Amino acid sequence: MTPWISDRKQLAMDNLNGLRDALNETRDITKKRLDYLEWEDYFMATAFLAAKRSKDPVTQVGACIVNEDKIIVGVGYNGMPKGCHDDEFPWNKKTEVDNDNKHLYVCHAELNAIINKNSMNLKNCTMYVVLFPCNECAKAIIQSGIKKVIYMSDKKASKIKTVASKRMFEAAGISYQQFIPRSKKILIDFDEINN
Ligand SMILES: Nc1ccn([C@H]2C[C@H](O)[C@@H](COP(=O)(O)O)O2)c(=O)n1
Ligand SMILES: [Zn+2]
Repeated sequence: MTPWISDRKQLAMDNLNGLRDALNETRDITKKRLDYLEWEDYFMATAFLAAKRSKDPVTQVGACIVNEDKIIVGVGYNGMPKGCHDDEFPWNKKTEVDNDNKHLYVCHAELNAIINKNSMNLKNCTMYVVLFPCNECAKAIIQSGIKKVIYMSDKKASKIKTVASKRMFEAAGISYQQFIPRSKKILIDFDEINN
């Protein structure tokens, strides 16, 4: 690293630590914390954290299913099915060889979250998902009993699969809503507990 970059990095770290100390000094430790994560941010952040497990080089998606008691009952991310090793199956999508396309193999985050459920059923649950579900996942969502989908990105809104998902959700009475985060970024600092 060039010396001036490392100096700037150190300066930024010092500023950050200074800010944290200042905040700690003004914090009233006899009162309830106010900068805690809201439920919704917590669930969407869980979906984003799950997405970090994805090996897909282009799009990492995560999904988190929550029941009516605000308990997380399923989490998943996009990845190869069990037994289909992610070093052996293709991550490519633009290929001459037809069956060398990841889209033939990858299990979507939503499907994995549904399959990974740790409760009897998903009746009236809400799914928090990084990207609007495709038509295949929409079918699984509907059949599973999930009643609400909260998504972050609708960047594939014009694709036929997304249009079909919305058509099915509307017919099946599944509400869907774009997520508006309270905070744009959530920082996880493993060292924080030592301060
Ligand atoms: N709602 C979605 C949409 C997509 N995925 C997965 C499937 C692939 O692994 C990747 C999309 O790849 P791209 O075509 O953007 O290169 O994301 C999902 O899990 N859930
Ligand atoms: Zn899907």
